[in-house]
Amino acid sequence: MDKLSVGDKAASSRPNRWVDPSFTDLPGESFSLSRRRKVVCANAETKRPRKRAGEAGSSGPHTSFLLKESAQRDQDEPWVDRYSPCSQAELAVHKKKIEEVENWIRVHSNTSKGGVLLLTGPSGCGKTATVQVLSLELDLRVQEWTNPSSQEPYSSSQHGEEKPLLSCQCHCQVRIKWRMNGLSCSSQLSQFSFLLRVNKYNCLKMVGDGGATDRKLILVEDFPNQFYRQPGSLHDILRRFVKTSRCPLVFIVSDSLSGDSSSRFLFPRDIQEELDISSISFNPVAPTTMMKVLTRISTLEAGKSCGRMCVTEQTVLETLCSGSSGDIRSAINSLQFSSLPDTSLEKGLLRMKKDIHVTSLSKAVSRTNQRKKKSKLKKEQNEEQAIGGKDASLFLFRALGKILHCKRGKHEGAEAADCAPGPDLPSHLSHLHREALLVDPELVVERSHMSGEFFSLYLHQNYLDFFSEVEDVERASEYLSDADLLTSDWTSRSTMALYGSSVATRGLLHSNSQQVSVGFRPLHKPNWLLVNKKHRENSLAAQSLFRSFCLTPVSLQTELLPYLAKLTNPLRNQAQIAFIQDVGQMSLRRFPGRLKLEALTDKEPAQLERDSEEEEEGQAGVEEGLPASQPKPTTSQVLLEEEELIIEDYTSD
Ligand SMILES: Nc1ncnc2c1ncn2[C@@H]1O[C@H](COP(=O)(O)OP(=O)(O)OP(=O)(O)O)[C@@H](O)[C@H]1O
Repeated sequence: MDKLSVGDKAASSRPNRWVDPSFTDLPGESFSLSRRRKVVCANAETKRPRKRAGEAGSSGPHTSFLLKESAQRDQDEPWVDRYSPCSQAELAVHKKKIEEVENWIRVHSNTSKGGVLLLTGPSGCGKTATVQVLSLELDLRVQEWTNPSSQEPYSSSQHGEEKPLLSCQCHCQVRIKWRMNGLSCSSQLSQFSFLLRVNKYNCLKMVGDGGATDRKLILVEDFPNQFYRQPGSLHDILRRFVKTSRCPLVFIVSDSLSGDSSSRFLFPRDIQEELDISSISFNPVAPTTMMKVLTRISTLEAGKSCGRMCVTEQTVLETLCSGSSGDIRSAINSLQFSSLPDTSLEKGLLRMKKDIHVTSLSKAVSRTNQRKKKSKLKKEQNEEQAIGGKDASLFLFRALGKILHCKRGKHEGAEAADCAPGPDLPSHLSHLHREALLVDPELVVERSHMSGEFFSLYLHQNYLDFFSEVEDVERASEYLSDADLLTSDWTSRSTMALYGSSVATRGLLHSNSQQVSVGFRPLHKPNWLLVNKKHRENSLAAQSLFRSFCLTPVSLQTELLPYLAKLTNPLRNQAQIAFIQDVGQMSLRRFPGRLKLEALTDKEPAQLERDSEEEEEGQAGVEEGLPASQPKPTTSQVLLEEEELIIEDYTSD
């Protein structure tokens, strides 16, 4: 069979598969007209009254079957797709952000020279939806890269045999042929260099395209794995792209709260500057906007269900909203699940609704009872969030702010455990009375994705700016010391770490007796990290420069080098002399003030912890190969162990 003619047939049946891309030398699945553009169009259709099924029903023989099938499809359709926004007004994104993106796209699609835009922000905050909607409104064709699955090409090249051509799936034949022509062996990376070919061709005009535009926008959300190993290969492609580009290129990189910040890794600041990459950062969807979207969807669905489903209660919507941490996709999905009949989730929700009801009825009951009910409600809500909610991680900056700003007051969710009620405290302890905490310190530490010890280190570095009374500072520093002491013994460290971080966070919160608003304060990374890094570098250098002494790095730096620094004899080489001058003597002149501190940015994840853990491991390796869990010898131990310090070994030229 003539494969080209097969391809033609395929084109007529599935035009988007292979005709729309400007370059036909790529597998259809890697580079496609954006899925979501199709969803937007489908959505537009669903918004029109769905008459067809009904009309067909009156004439066709399989009426009831078709009706059932379409009803089932309707029911199964994810609400995020059904209610995907079609216009700017429908987007749950801040107007200013939409404007920023729109301006950028306008500028870069109207010039012959394209440009590169990087969109960052938490997952599900509407970055992709914004690009889709704006492209639709600005009449741009979105061409989106999706990673080809590695399995298919791999299996075909592995077996080394041509798969039989399937006559019923014409478009597959074309793809198989491509693979046999050698593309099967090409890596995701080489396929990704489509970026460089995309400028060469215009889109083919198809019948039924409705005069679709030639202007296009390239969207990349999926990155070939290779780029995470070698970001340099992405940068090389981009360097070549910006030289020849004719259309705008948009990268979408979602922030990860668990520590790996892909955007900083894939697009470091120097590359952004070199290639003139614009960057726009999205925020999580605001709760009020989210509530509007959820209410609208719930009302529409209730209307469509002809009484089978009722509008979800406001309190339940609020819970879903707060549990989604600004992720609209997660919130809408949770709403859909919660509306499913006969699910355990619904039972959970019903139970919660009942509890909320009970709580609202019990408002007239005594104050103590009320407090109990409130804490019960909070517990229930937390349970609920555990079912439908999103992992509510916090960026380190925000987590630290929650402790340092020390918010207290009367609030439904305020934690009662921390503060004894004022009247119950005897008069001599009245100064220890505090309003209820608005945060749960242990939960904050947990959600920071950082160990308690490191979290305390950050608190230690930054707490001074948030205190106004010196007595408070004294008490806070005592608590920090106590926390340190709790984790000083390595045998019990893993158990005591939680207690240590509780003492540090609660101690700081309680010590800060003057609850004054300090406004914005920049936060800094702990000095300890720099010092630790320097210490590690010095240890490695000392070991390699003075290898012949066979001493541990600690003894080298604290005993031998200070001694050698006192000797006037010329040393063997310049590197040794320079190192001894640097490490072997303490200079008061060299460090007149505090070391320059590194600022902590608002979206910085707990990345540094990993760095320093690696450093610690490295350090442990340096120190006599002890594993990190083992206690390291102190200077005095080393002195005891190595009484015979043989300086005589040293000979000068
Ligand atoms: N009013 C709305 N505004 C934005 N998105 C909406 C709205 N209503 C429904 N949605 C749906 O919510 C989802 C938002 O996800 P989107 O892909 O835009 O997020 P994202 O920020 O790109 O995150 P990710 O990188 O995880 O995909 C889309 O599926 C969109 O159709």
